[in-house]
Amino acid sequence: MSTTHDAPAGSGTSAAGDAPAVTDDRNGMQVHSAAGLLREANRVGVLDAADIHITGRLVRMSGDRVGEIEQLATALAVRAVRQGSTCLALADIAVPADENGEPVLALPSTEAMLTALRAGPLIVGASGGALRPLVVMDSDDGPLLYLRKYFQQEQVIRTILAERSARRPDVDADAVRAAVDAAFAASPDASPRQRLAAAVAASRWTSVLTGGPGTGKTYTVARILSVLEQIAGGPAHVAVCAPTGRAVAQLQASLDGMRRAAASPDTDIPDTHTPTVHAVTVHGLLGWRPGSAPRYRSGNLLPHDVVVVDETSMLSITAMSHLLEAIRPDARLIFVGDPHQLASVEAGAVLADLVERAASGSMPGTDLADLATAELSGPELPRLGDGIVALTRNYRNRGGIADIASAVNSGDADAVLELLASPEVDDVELVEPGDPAIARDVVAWGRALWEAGRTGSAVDALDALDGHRVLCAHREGSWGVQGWSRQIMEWLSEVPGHPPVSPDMIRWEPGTPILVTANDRQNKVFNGDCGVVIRRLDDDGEPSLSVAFRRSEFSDPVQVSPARLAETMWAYAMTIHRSQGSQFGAVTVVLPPADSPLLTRELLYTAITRAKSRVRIVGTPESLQAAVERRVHRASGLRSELHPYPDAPYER
Ligand SMILES: Nc1ncnc2c1ncn2[C@@H]1O[C@H](COP(=O)(O)OP(=O)(O)OP(=O)(O)O)[C@@H](O)[C@H]1O
Repeated sequence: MSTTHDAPAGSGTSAAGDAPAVTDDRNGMQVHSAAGLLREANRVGVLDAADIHITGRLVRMSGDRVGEIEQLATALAVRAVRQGSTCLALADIAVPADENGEPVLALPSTEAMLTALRAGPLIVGASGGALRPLVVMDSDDGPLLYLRKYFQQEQVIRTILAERSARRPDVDADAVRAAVDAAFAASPDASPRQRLAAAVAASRWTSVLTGGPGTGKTYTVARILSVLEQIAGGPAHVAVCAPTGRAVAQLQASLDGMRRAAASPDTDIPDTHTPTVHAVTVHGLLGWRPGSAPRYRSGNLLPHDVVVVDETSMLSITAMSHLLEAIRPDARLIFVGDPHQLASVEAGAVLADLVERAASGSMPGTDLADLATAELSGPELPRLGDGIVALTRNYRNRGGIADIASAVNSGDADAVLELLASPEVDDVELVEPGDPAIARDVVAWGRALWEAGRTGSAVDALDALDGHRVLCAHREGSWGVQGWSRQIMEWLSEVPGHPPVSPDMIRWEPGTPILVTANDRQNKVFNGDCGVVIRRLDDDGEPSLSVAFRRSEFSDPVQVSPARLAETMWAYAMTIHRSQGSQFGAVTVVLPPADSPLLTRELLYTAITRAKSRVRIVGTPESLQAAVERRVHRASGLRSELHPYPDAPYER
């Protein structure tokens, strides 16, 4: 007899936290007190209520007269931060187009805005006081307008990274080489780039290890830690952290699992090179609670010799600046992540900025020359001088997925379409929404889930769950999670013998896929975790239900009673944002229409690379092309040199 429960909390509602930084500029709010340009920008949906209210506060605090153009630029700078940028590029302000393709708002020219700002009280200070909440700087991308807080955070990042890269750890090149050889002795399949990354991390205070899913980043981190221990002549004090609780749990499980797998009697060579580490969140490491300053900061530095930051692409500029301030200048800092993925939901895309910024020009140095030149092509060599190594060999999937992901990254829509049409690519396809194969595969997935859930094997049920996932760009609407979940439930309800499922009357049943929507430390499940309901016998031999969650490919599943899970929703489909950090056997990616502002290269790349073996893209060639060609645009001053304007000082 199956036990039934109430529907999971939050089912059928949109979950907080999976919205990207760029969602809906309008926020549906008209501010009637706004006047002139601000009012018009609000009316046509360029500014939302919060942009106008924050601008109003800054203007009132200045106590001086602030001109209309200056106010508009300020509100656009507030909007830019809301959309994930750290500043407003005055020469590149995006304004939506009307149905005739004309911009809905005529903006003043860049020059007019710059002139107004440079003469105005928000930058040069008011007559009654020195409060200057804005900063304007010249850059390769033209003038950049900052809210002072974000400028200061960028300055912290710029200054500390420059100081750290101006010095090198005092290590002997031969000792590094010997340590790298020892760390990879049991890794006959190690790519030269993995070895190079380990050597670079040992020879620089800051290094950046990038690569797509399955390129062996975590594997390499384990070996880097071993190299550092060897050259230090003893255990180093290591901190391993990640921006979210879920990323921490996955990283921990992955490192523990690698250790256990390598230590198993089935393997020939025991692994002595995966140190035992306890991963924490960046907030936890810094002792940083919401609304207060971090406990560890300049003046009270973290004690660690080595700090590894995983999933750095999800790190906001604020978190990055706090982290850098807290790290000893003589501690090694290793950033790990995939810069092509969707960035933090807050302001900043720091990993992408670090990778994309102009190379400092410093060459790798003779110590690494032989390791480097065998592998890297011209433009990558100077990047190596900045400690950046990209892993390119995929240990999880090969073939079309990796090729198409790479064509997406290079923005080559024609190449993507050509690859899709090529008979050699049989693991990625583009289909129309009505293609019968979609329902066939989703039903096969739901059936496998249901059958495995009833047998009570957590591993089988999780294998079934991870076998396929439908991913959408939007949460709501017929193209979104809501519409597709409803559709999938309808399909499953028609399967003979399958319990009826619908968003209106759904029950906990074996095989039901569950998405956790908030961190739950007590049960060790995190926002974004997916689990599946399974039938099992409780301690008294009575049948009951539990929800099984997988931590990693190596570790035992976690099981939690449904009654103890508070914040969940159904996982028949999920947003691409939420799927970040997970991989599934096959993935069905639902593209919204070509004009959806969510449809971007980063979104498509993230979705495609969630698949280990097969990707079906549901959409049209036009929507695919739009996705490849539209980049998430996050303005930042970290990618180029900044120069102050002589009449617009930025120091307080
Ligand atoms: N040199 C290697 N030799 C053998 N196996 C390897 C090697 N490098 C990586 N692997 C294996 O490849 C798989 C993927 O590696 P890993 O988890 O380190 O990738 P990743 O880049 O961290 O992926 P993700 O970003 O998805 O976490 C793991 O099973 C790992 O053990």
